[in-house]
Amino acid sequence: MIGKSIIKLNNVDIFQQKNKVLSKVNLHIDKGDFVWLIGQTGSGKSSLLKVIYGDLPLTIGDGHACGYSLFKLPEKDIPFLRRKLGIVFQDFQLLTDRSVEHNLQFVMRATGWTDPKLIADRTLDVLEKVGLRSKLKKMPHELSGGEQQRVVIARALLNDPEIILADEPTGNLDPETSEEIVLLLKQISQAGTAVVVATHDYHIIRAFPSRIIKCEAGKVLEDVQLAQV
Ligand SMILES: Nc1ncnc2c1ncn2[C@@H]1O[C@H](COP(=O)(O)OP(=O)(O)OP(=O)(O)O)[C@@H](O)[C@H]1O
Repeated sequence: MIGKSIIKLNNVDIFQQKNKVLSKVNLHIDKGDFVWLIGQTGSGKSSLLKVIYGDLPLTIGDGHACGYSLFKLPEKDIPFLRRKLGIVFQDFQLLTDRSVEHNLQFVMRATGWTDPKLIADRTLDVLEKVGLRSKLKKMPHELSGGEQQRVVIARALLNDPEIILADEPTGNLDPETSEEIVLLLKQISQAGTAVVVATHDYHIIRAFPSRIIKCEAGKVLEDVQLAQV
């Protein structure tokens, strides 16, 4: 890793199939940063996040995420990169047929955890962090939208990631619940995990001023001023 950068992209071109979506992207994100990622529909926000988590290949330019070189990242390294990244989407994507506890433990077993005591302790630990320790045994449908999104954030924290990438994490939530989720993500960043949140919600950006990155006209603008939003 270079210095304390968690993400570093230099002159990266980003493609969806053969179409160039973003060109000459330069981006750096450091430990504990909280960054808003904005831009119109189709401007390339999700594509940018996908390059960072290894879902779109980086074939032009140079990039690093969590100590991994993204340039032609071998397929076998992708699961290891993903353990250092927590990913949170708009639709909660919890497994609906099992409890909160078993949702979390499913992911832990899939990522190499075997010791039952450590698994049980970590489950409680991440639920504590998101304020949902008492919901351990609940099924997803017994939780509110905001609570389900908190479980998704707890799941993203399981492997103690260096960064959380959140793509429209409040897209399905009411304004008050959205603010609670953003506050939680802010607290996570203050504890040292970088957080990137892609959003269309300008109200929430104004409520929680922070660094802003914008996808616009095929470019990524770093450090946009709130007044320009
Ligand atoms: N799987 C795909 N195959 C081909 N083109 C795609 C694919 N996904 C996205 N695109 C195209 O790439 C461009 C960027 O899309 P992307 O989803 O990154 O934008 P976005 O800013 O995240 O949009 P939104 O705010 O609507 O989520 C768009 O023109 C889109 O149509």
